[in-house]
Amino acid sequence: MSTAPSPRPISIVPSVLPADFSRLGEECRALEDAGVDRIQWDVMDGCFVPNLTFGPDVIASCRSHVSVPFEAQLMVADPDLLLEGYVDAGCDVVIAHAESTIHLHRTLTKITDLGARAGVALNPATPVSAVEHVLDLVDMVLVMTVNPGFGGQAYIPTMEPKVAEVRALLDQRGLDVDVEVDGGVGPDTVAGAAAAGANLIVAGSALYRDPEGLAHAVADIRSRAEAARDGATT
Ligand SMILES: O=C(CO)[C@@H](O)[C@H](O)COP(=O)(O)O
Ligand SMILES: [Fe+2]
Repeated sequence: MSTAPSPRPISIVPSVLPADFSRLGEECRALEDAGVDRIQWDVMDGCFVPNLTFGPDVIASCRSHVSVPFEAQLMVADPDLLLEGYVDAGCDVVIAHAESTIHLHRTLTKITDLGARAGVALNPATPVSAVEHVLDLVDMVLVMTVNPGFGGQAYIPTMEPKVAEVRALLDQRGLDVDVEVDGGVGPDTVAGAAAAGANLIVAGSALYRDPEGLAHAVADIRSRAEAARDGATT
């Protein structure tokens, strides 16, 4: 008798974009106390996306405040120049956008050579075929559910078939790789993403706007994701 594979754990990954930037260390601690599994730094360069955010020094200054892993989502035009800085800043996972580098395989290999785990991100317009050749190099595939650049945008539900396509391809190849969704994810949208196969759930504004606070928001989104995942697999 064969046993069903155990369900992939759901991780809640806050984006700190809605946090108070004048006290980021304390904001990271509040997220850790609220039960998040890791923290995402949305790194934007004003070129790949029309917004500008965190340099490595800002992230490094927060590293000692918490012990949860940090991931850096590099929304930058030339990620190779910056990889070392973000790994040295304490980012355990570094995510490169497939659209940002013409040598994606080389970029991801550099991340792992530097000692970090690699992730690859897909903009809404980018097909899954763009990352098929690098799936064996990464720990996670990030399916963007908004066009990157800003927090607080509306979730794009037509990304759910893409999440399912990535999950199916990984399973077909027997790869132990997580699937992350990011953008407009909250209590009302997480079920669709989790049912499609996402298990790393990035949430920014949905966490901060919960009137019952961060811990409630984290638990609520987690339980909705787990219910949808379990409903999809039974
Ligand atoms: O990467 C991005 C945007 O580019 C995201 O991380 C968002 O910043 C998440 O924020 P919400 O959509 O959850 O507010
Ligand atoms: Fe993000």
